[in-house]
Amino acid sequence: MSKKVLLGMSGGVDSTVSAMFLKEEGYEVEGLYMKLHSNPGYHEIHEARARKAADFLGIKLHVIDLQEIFNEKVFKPFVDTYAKGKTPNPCALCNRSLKFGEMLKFAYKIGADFVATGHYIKTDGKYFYEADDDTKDQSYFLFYVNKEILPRLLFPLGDRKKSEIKELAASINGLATFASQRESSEICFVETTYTDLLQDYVEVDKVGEVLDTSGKVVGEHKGYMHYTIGKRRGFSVNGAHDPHYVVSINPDKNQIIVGKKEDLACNSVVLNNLNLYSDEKSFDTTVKLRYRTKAIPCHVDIIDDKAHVTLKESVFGVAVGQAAVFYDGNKLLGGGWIEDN
Ligand SMILES: Nc1ncnc2c1ncn2[C@@H]1O[C@H](COP(=O)(O)OP(=O)(O)OP(=O)(O)O)[C@@H](O)[C@H]1O
Repeated sequence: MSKKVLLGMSGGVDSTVSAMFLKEEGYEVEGLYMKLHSNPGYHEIHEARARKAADFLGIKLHVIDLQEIFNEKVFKPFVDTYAKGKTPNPCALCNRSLKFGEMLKFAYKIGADFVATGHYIKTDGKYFYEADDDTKDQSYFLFYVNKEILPRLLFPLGDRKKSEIKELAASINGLATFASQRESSEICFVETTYTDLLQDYVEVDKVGEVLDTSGKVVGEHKGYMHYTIGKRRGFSVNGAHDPHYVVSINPDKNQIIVGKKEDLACNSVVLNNLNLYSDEKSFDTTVKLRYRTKAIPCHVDIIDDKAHVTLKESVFGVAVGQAAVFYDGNKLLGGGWIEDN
């Protein structure tokens, strides 16, 4: 009897082609469209696309409304983190709680053995690995997924190239429109800018003081939530000729502190809320402190549920609240969340 898999279908080209591959491999495939955020008009369009794909491929499509859980687990923390002057990572939270949390629960309900998505990542059931297409690799955003569930996950695109997926869809009558659709935005619920979205929940545009690293007021900014660590535009520094960067943010006083590039240099970070795939407590590895940055060699000591990471090269502009993810070559060892120094 063929194995049953529940595939997350977003109506995009990646999950649509994933469905095709899974069917070709002999799986019995059912699709799931999850209503996650509550942006007006979004689900009508995307659910219709998922349905069109499912109909074309002859797959049953389930639809579930997870807006309340999404709001609690992803959206509220997103707003709160910016309000605290930190930089959130909503996709990592969504992957843990929704895409590989709620979706797995739904898979059990319908008797599916596996959950699949169109993410560009690989797994051997024990660890995650970077995708072969390094321009699309999404492993950074999956570092927070529970390790117990890895044996149940399938990623049909992990060893493919995005260009190949688009070409394939374009060559199939009935799927060509999926190949030419606009790519989804980096964060699915942010349609324009994150500050536009935050406006409805918190006071974003509240002019405040810019301080230098000695505490002197040197200029003005648009409201601290407009800035992340390392940003060098959008605020004034009286009489400055060389570039200034945001070095830290004080949300209580609505102040940003700016300095020279060297003031951004960081040689160690502490991580909380760890999610590790290996049991080692003291090890040398590499770490990514942001998406699409190079992995930096480091030493890690796990002490009392925190990771103390000593970087072997200085990093300029480490944002509190972001994910730090450990990689041994292309194998993901897990990671944690960067806390205040
Ligand atoms: N609303 C949703 N419902 C069900 N599954 C989803 C949903 N959003 C994303 N997914 C799953 O997560 C995968 C990765 O999502 P992401 O938003 O990063 O994708 P993408 O590269 O735009 O993929 P796609 O082309 O399939 O939309 C998708 O391929 C799909 O399998």
